[in-house]
Amino acid sequence: MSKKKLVLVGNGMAGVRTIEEIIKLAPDKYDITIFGEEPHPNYNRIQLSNVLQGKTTLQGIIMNDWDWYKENNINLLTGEEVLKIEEDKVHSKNHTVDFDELIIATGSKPFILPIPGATKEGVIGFRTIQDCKDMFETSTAYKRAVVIGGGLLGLEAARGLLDLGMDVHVVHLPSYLMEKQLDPAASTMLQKELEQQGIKFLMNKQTVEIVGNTRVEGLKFIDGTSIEADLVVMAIGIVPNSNLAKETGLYVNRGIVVNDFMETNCENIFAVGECAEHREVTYGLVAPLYEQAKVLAARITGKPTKPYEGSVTGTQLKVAGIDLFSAGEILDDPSTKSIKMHNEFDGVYKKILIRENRIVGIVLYGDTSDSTKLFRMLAKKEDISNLTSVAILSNGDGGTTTSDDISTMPSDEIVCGCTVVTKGTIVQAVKEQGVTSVEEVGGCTNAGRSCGRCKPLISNILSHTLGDQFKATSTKKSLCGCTTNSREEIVAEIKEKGLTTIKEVMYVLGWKNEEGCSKCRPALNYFLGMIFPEEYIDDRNSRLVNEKLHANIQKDGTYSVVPRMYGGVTSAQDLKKIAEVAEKYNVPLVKLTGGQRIGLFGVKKEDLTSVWKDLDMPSGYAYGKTLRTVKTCVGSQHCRFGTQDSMSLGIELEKKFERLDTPHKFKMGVSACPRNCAEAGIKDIGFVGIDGGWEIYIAGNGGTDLRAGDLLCTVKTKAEVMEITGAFLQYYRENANYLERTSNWIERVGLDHVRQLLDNKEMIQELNQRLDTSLKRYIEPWKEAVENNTVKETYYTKVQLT
Ligand SMILES: Cc1cc2nc3c(=O)[nH]c(=O)nc-3n(C[C@H](O)[C@H](O)[C@H](O)COP(=O)(O)OP(=O)(O)OC[C@H]3O[C@@H](n4cnc5c(N)ncnc54)[C@H](O)[C@@H]3O)c2cc1C
Ligand SMILES: NC(=O)c1ccc[n+]([C@@H]2O[C@H](COP(=O)([O-])OP(=O)(O)OC[C@H]3O[C@@H](n4cnc5c(N)ncnc54)[C@H](O)[C@@H]3O)[C@@H](O)[C@H]2O)c1
Ligand code: SF4
Ligand code: FES
Repeated sequence: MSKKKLVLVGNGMAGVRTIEEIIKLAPDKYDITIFGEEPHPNYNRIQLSNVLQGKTTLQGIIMNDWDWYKENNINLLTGEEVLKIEEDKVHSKNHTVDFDELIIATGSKPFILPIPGATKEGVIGFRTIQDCKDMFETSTAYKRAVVIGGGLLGLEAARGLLDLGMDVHVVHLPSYLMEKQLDPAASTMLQKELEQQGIKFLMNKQTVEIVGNTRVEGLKFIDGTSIEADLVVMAIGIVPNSNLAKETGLYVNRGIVVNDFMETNCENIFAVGECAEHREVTYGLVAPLYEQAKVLAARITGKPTKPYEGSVTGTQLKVAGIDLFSAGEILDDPSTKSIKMHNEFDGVYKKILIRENRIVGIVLYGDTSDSTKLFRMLAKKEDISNLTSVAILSNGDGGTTTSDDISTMPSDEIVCGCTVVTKGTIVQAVKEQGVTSVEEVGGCTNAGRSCGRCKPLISNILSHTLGDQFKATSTKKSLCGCTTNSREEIVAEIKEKGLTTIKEVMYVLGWKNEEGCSKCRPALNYFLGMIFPEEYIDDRNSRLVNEKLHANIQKDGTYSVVPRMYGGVTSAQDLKKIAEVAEKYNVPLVKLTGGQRIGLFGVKKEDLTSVWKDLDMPSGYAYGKTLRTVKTCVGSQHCRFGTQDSMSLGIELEKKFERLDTPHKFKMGVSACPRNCAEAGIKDIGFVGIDGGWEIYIAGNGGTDLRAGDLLCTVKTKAEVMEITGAFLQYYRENANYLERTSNWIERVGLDHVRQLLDNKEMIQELNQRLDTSLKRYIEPWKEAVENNTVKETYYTKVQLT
């Protein structure tokens, strides 16, 4: 039987994906011809932003190379725009091809403002490899770039142009960026970060004319202002490419109208991708287009398929140093309730919109580690009435997916949003096709081959499924968007090359953003201090804001002051001092904290140094990534059950290890008997007195990542407790990711590994020696602020919180 003739118009992402699916389902059914207007094989359009930002090359974004077409006997006609479709033929300038079935997948065009001057040289869209090449070329001869449109495309283009060395302005019509994806709070954080990276913004600006002779020289705005420009990139949305279909007599509204099986009103013509309009919606992201491709392939090959019923989409911005995710509804309304978390200092904002116990909108900025889980809840309309807000939102600690998360993840949960691949499909590929790396998973299932956001999660699934067989090499996690280097690589380079300052690390390791971002600067400052404790001078301005000020800012802009109370023990004298200070400075709230101390809440910034002076007590570091408190029970001195002296051990521990920088906050607890009144089992390290010694528990957590500590070992003496604590602290300092709590870290490195290591006397000694050297570098910060006028001036008089 002779094969049927299938023609595809549009050699882009949706069309070629449909052909791939058709070949999988019915390899011999068709003679296939593909017309492509562009002169390239199918490439990953999504990655054009990464090409512009120097993260990959044009060659690296080809998805189906020339050989693929040959191997599949596809007649590929590139550089050929289809100009006309007749009943059973398509015509381009040089070719006419017959068809039995025709797929139109012509994508979209950039929307170009219909204003005077819009056709001048130097005015372009951002859609194709050619646009990318134009931007590269322009940047070698010109300096001033203006991007019109502060949406996803405009901001990715702006960042790319900045990377090409241009001076970049973004002109945006509404009052805040990405208004379709973000609410004002998240948008403000985004704008601030992009401004720090060097992009300038002109908001509320409507362009009315592009001026210049043959080439663009500037823009004029409706308010009478103007700006000079050598290059203008229009990124103000897209228009479905449906003219050809319209001329053919197909039913076209905004896009080519299709039913749930991607059929047009003409029996043997189908449409898929951005050019298609399904249930009055046209899409501009790849995930729904791939869903459409699957349904169409099944329909054409006569295989059973569910109808395509539309898609819920989620987006993120591909800009170095920015972590955001958005899906569903964005703005609150009277029918929604929301859970919000806004931590301006760590640059994290999360908003979950809920209607009738179901998530209907997600906006995450600064920490998107929960995006997959939340997106699943949204897409599946899961009833969340049984969940607490804590369970819905994690704590913004940079959240890693643990082995437990993977094992409880449902098999049908979508892992790769771009390609709609589930956990079940990946596990199946591992088990049935023997894949062992993220790249191989991509080859087999396509997961991870578009934006790449899902690669860490794929890596975790592989690691969970394969254990030691997993080839983790291709999935290293970069420290932040400013660099492709992982934490391990950076630490190794600092040691090997003897890099001594943050600037030097960024320069030598080729940071994409020379100022760094709010993620990498504090991390680098920490690494350098940890590696070179004797030489490195702390860069206070690179610290997270609360640490920079040695005080925790409160909701209303005032501060809290929490003095140290070693082991939770105080005295009448200290209590008197605290009472006097509270009265003198009209402190509105005096409260016992969860860590057995007294906090003064609501202190004005200008009073901070005087309050510290009058208190004359050490800082309790209630704001720091360091040892917070050592909680103790009263123990054998007073309690009839006590077998050990918990208070004196707690005081000794706190006195020895206070002020030490750690990857994240670190808490200790000491109970004098297994009744465990000091909750030692949910501390980073906890001690429980038993007859003749102490049990040592590690990696407990009483916060959002609730976790019971693991028994590390049992020791006999206080000296051994101090030694093991020092070794554990130093090993955690040297090996955990920055902002990784011990509870997450131990899940990652494994309890057995740490147990084995701390069973080695020599190792314990070496770790303690390095720790002791580090401990020498710290001074009492409140005392310094009181005594050093420069510090006082810089941080407590003039400083602006930005
Ligand atoms: C810079 C950039 C970044 C993006 N980032 C993301 C992202 O992070 N995530 C995401 O999900 N989506 C992203 N997108 C959108 C995504 O790339 C598109 O949704 C997707 O490419 C659309 O696929 P398509 O096949 O419908 O259209 P296209 O990929 O545009 O393919 C259509 C093809 O048809 C050709 N064609 C048109 N008319 C004719 C004709 N008459 N004859 C012959 N050929 C013709 C065109 O030349 C084109 O090659 C991004 C887009 C851009 C431009
Ligand atoms: N990371 C991603 O997922 C990604 C990246 C790039 C592109 N894309 C897709 O590509 C398509 C095009 O993206 P886009 O950003 O151009 O479209 P968009 O419609 O998402 O955003 C356009 C932006 O331009 C603004 N705007 C409109 N008219 C303006 C004017 N006259 N002056 C100034 N600003 C104006 C709008 O307010 C809007 O914020 C979209 O479908 C998008 O989803 C996605
Ligand atoms: S832990 Fe034991 S010793 Fe300590 S207070 Fe409680 S019961 Fe008493
Ligand atoms: S989520 Fe984009 S490639 Fe997987």
